[in-house]
Amino acid sequence: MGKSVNPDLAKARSQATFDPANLTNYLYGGPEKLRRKRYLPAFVFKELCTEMSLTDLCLIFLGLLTHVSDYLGLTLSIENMAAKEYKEEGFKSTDDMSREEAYEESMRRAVYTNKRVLQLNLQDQEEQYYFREIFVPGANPFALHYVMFKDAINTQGTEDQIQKWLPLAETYAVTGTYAQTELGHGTFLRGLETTAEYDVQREEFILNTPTITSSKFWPGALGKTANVAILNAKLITKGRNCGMQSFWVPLRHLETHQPLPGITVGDIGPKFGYHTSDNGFLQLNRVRIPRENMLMRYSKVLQDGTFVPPENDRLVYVPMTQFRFVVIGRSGWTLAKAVTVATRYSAVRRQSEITPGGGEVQILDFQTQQHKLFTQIASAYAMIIAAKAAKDLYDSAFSKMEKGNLEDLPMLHALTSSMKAFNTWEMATGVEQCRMACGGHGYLLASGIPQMYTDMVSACTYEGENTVMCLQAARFLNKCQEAANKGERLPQLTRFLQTSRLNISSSLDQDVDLNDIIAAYEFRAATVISEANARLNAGLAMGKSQSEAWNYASQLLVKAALAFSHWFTVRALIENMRGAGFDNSTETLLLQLAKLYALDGMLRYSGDFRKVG
Ligand SMILES: CCCCCCCCCC/C=C\CCC/C=C/C(=O)SCCNC(=O)CCNC(=O)[C@H](O)C(C)(C)COP(=O)(O)OP(=O)(O)OC[C@H]1O[C@@H](n2cnc3c(N)ncnc32)[C@H](O)[C@@H]1OP(=O)(O)O
Ligand SMILES: Cc1cc2nc3c(=O)[nH]c(=O)nc-3n(C[C@H](O)[C@H](O)[C@H](O)COP(=O)(O)OP(=O)(O)OC[C@H]3O[C@@H](n4cnc5c(N)ncnc54)[C@H](O)[C@@H]3O)c2cc1C
Repeated sequence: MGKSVNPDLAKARSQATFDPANLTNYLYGGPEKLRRKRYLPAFVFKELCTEMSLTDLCLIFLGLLTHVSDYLGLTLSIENMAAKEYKEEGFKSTDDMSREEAYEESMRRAVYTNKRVLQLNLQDQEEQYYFREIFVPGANPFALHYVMFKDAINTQGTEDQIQKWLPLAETYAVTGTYAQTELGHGTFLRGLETTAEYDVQREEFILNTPTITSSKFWPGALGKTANVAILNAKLITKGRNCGMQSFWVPLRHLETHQPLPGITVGDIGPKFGYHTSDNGFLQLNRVRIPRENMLMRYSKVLQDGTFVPPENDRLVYVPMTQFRFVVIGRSGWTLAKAVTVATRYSAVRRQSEITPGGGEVQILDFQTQQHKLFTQIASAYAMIIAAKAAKDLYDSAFSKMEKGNLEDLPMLHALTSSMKAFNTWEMATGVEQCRMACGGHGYLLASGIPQMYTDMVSACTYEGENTVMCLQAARFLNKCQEAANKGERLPQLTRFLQTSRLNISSSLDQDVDLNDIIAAYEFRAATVISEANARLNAGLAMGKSQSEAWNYASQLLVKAALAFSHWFTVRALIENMRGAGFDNSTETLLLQLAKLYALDGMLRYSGDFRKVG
């Protein structure tokens, strides 16, 4: 039975000047991926929330026959599906639950989806994400397990360690977390206090959190869910501090789930959001693990305690860089969800008159409402498309790194750091704008937008606090500026520092040329980066030390990183919209959207653009 669509919404949709299917296919990577994305959740949702009649089963089976190559296993698994436990209970909203109840409900659903993902043999990460997102809409207690725990094994473990540990993670024989942050330190990794002292007699590491500030604090799943951690600690061997290394540390008994000897672990308490994620604390009281439990892909400790350093001590940071890409990509989709809710609402909400006596209008007819929403639609597209462009750069650099060529690592770190900060800040601002655009109903949890905000705004903090990430990117940009000042060759991504000129052909009474828009953003980024570099050098000229001069210039350095990200985003959006092979009507619309995004950005940062002429 088809759902009846609100006539205002149906009318708005009927006025589209383009075929939405073209866009949807583009965003999801093509019709096949889109079909899978739509099919999987819908199919399992159906198995979950309605009594499965014999007719249903036959229809599903017949429907599946057209895709028998993909779904035969799925069909046959219907009988033994794990959904039975849901038919009685169905879905319960967690909005009215206590934190404990909400965690348990999310855990119930997450365990269910874990089983189904294995039963359906869903290998594709994206498909797993779609599947889980439908059933565990808030923070998933297994989030760290799915992402950073497995990524750390894959990127920091030796082949033997991967062979040994990854199957345990894939089959949920263990449930993991990524424990790095401590009560006393989250940003300054060189300040981490947890130690891993090598005992050469017993060929073991002794893990210890010697002070209250060294307690691991914040890691997701640490509170209740995880029974193993990839834990980062200061390696001490032969009396020498060898820096932060990663270790496989059992936390809880695999049968009883009780903390193991020497382990004190628990939940850190209520948070601003992410209520169904059990972020926890961990104290280690001289806990022993075998030498083989250090992840030794890049650095090693030999039996006699000799430390073999990595070719590059930054490789231990790779799991964070990888996860920053996840955050960069999901930021755009989070904003896309919020602005979809707000735009649909604005099509059906009638409030106030434009023409006295003309009757209440759809609030989407107010220009102010269009400005609030269309700029956010444009921003969502910009972030999603820029994330794809950044990922392409990442994939080519990562494949070189896997062959030992690390030349792109600094650029990769700068790109992920600045884009993670830029996208999450833009997402946070945009989601809040969408919430407010819905008036009182946007303040209802039932709108879905408040939880999007309170959950996802944490991405401005975790995985590298945004200001700190901008400063990290600024290190790279400043080095490039110094090289540009000396006429040296620059990495491809920053060559604009040497070439950017402001030769804008557009005049105000013309329709702005897209190449001029890219040139304006490029010139603005080059100018802000150069200004930050000049302020740093002015600090040095005043007799400040390098670190004092860095602090003296840091506000401009943050701006430089954000201007760089903004340029990268505008360029990616325009170049991808022009080159995506859309039909004329769709391309015209998308380029209009790109202009809206870019011109809105110029208005929001008009100080920068006025200053550079
Ligand atoms: C809205 C979208 C979100 C959706 C998400 C969808 C998935 C949802 C499921 C999951 C949900 C939630 C899970 C949350 C999980 C969170 C996990 C965490 O938070 S893990 C902990 C993260 N912690 C950090 O990121 C710490 C940040 N701090 C650092 O990285 C460092 O301390 C740093 C870089 C700030 C400082 O480093 P250091 O003090 O050592 O010194 P320098 O600054 O001098 O740096 C030295 C040198 O190293 C280079 N460097 C640093 N980092 C890296 C790196 N990662 N890669 C490469 N190179 C690196 C740096 O550039 C310096 O080099 P130089 O040549 O001298 O410039
Ligand atoms: C929801 C959530 C989930 C998390 N999950 C995990 C997890 O699973 N595993 C894990 O290990 N960690 C996790 N974290 C911890 C997270 O990584 C840290 O909170 C983050 O790295 C920031 O560190 P901090 O909290 O110590 O803040 P701080 O670094 O103390 O930042 C506080 C302020 O100091 C400023 N500041 C700090 N250093 C500098 C600097 N060098 N220059 C200028 N300003 C500076 C910052 O900009 C910020 O304004 C999580 C955090 C949250 C909120």
